[in-house]
Amino acid sequence: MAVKLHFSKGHGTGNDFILFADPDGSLDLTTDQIRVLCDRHFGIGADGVIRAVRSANLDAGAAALVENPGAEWFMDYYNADGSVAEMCGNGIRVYTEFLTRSGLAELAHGEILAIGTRAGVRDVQRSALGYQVDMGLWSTDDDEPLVSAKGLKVPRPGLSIDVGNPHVVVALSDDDELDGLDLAYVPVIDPEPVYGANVEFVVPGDPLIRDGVGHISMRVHERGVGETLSCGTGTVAAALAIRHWAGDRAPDDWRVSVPGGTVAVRMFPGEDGEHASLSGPAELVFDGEVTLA
Ligand SMILES: N[C@@H](CCC[C@H](N)C(=O)O)C(=O)O
Repeated sequence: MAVKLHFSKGHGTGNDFILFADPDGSLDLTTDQIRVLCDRHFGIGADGVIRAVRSANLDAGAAALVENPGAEWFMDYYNADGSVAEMCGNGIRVYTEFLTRSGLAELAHGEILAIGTRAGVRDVQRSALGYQVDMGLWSTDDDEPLVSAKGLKVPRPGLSIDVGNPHVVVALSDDDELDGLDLAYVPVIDPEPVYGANVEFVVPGDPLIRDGVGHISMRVHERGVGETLSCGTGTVAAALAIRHWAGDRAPDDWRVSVPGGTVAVRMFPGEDGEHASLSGPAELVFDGEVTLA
């Protein structure tokens, strides 16, 4: 049966999404429908699709992840190839803008909106850059996989970091090496992660630290998408990796520049361990209606 979908198109530093409201959890899009929506030639075009569903109306599998009953809304996130992702750092800001602009949620300055994701509940608040998200706990893996990519002369070791979803961060020597990458080709990670990974190529700023803030340039190849103009969880992984490599004197405040703009990452102590926050813009650019076969 054909489905008529009212949607909004939005982005956070050029990482773009199609968002739609399904408060009752009655619209279950197929993988093919998501792929068509995200296709930049045959559809609307986006890096991902976000369904706004009330946590109370989630199916049992996803509901098990919403441990905080205060998270009224769940971010049901799909990559452009139709695969699900646990978390999206840019998407959750755009999702918050979508919820508040549509009147589905309220968020005054200084207040917190808890949002359910497959990685657990994330707290979002308004910030000078747009929105700030508490991205929760993170973890690294001691094994260093080797990453090959078109444009790299030799494979490079990467650092595996989980920030709710999986990342491998690879340090390059300078901007020329970063610009020379051809990310139309999928980077190969050896050994291959079971559930795949997003791969961030990073160049430390020169100087790395200015006025107590660390600076990084980054390009990313996203799992389930390809090269994107930005990846919020990826910028958090990049800042954590560079801080790890830089040692004791590295700061907790970072600015990460991606092709679509700049976001801010900060590490801070939480009650259960160190958390990272991500701040950046969220824009809704148009609304529309599409009929899906
Ligand atoms: N663009 C996102 C990450 C989206 C999910 C990712 N492709 C995955 O599969 O983990 C971000 O801003 O974090």
